[in-house]
Amino acid sequence: MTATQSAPLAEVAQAVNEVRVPSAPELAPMVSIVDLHKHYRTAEGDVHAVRGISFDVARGEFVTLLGPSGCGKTTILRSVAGLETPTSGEIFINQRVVFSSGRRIRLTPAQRQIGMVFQSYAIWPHMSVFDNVAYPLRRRKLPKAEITARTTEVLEMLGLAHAAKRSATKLSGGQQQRVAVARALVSRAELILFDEPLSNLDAKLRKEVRQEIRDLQQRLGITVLYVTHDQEEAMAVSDRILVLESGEIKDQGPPARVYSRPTDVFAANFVGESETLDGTVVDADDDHWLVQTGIGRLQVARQPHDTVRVSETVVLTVRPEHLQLWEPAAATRTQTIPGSVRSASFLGPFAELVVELESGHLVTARVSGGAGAAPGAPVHVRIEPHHVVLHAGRTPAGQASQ
Ligand SMILES: Nc1ncnc2c1ncn2[C@@H]1O[C@H](COP(=O)(O)OP(=O)(O)OP(=O)(O)O)[C@@H](O)[C@H]1O
Repeated sequence: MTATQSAPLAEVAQAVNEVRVPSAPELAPMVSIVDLHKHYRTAEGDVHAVRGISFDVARGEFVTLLGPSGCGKTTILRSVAGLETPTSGEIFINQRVVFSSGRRIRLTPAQRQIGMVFQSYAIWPHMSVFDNVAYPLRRRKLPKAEITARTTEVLEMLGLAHAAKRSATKLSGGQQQRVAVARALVSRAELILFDEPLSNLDAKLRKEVRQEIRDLQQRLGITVLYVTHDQEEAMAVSDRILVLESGEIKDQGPPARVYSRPTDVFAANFVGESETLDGTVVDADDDHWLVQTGIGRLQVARQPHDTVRVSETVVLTVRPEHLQLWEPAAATRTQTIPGSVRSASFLGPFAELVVELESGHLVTARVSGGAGAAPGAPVHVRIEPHHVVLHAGRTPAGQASQ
């Protein structure tokens, strides 16, 4: 007989906690989306809004769908919620199939047990803050004492306890959105979907509320699938970002990786800004590619997974903050391109300088303390090889400097 077999239950529980090996359900993703397609039939024809998308969201992960208007973010989110019927594919929540075109399964939104927070706060104007938050529990006909305890708990969590009796419509926009978040939390759903929840708030409040959402998500260990077109918001709150364009995933990864080494030219331009240059690989050594571009020959640091070869066409992207400006006398010979300042805008923490290179190309550099650079001043632009990101192929017409 082992020690745990004879121990009281509380001790067994403690022992189990101490040697806690995640069980299979804990390792399984909270959300799995497999080859999802959505076609809308409209008077103008077929709109293929979601084009074979697959991804997982791990338990306790904060994943953001980021992309421009019309890229399919809301359609994906509404498909997970059960508010939209995909044309084909499968969706699993908590290892349960909630949608399968092949198996003809479609659970209702209520059966999926997820919380949702939308751009419009969806607050009932005739109810108090307390009643708005308590609503999902009353619908489930829970005992009154439990409803009061759970509602009070989330109101306190979101700093709304003092406003519990107030009419919900008498609150500020930020407070109304907190009521919507409280209502999503009160059901203790393990998964919460957010669709552009901060769009109606001013810039300062947006930052405040997004941080509150992130803090709560981390504290409670909730899984979040979040939709926004705001790249700064996505980077600030997410564990992982999926960059979408025209119904397809163009890049996905932690914010810092997506920003510093985007794997796709669209993502490089949508998440932050980039100078984008078409080029041809003309030489290589162990550490670098040498790429001929319209602005001159640039050295690019090789990365372990590069797939290009000499003579192939490539696209280079560089962040504006990685274009260094040197006075001509101080410029070193390698990797510097002569030009002159065309315009300078002082933007507070940094200045943006548009530089006309000898080739005639205009590039934008972002420099701190660059307010002194006057239009017309000669400069040399230097780009460190490890700051250039190389992508195989060519850009779609009109997106790159030739
Ligand atoms: N009910 C509908 N009927 C027809 N077309 C639709 C419908 N809903 C969405 N679409 C189209 O599907 C595409 C994707 O729309 P969706 O709303 O998912 O994009 P989005 O990225 O969330 O955009 P936004 O940020 O503007 O909300 C768009 O071309 C849109 O016009």
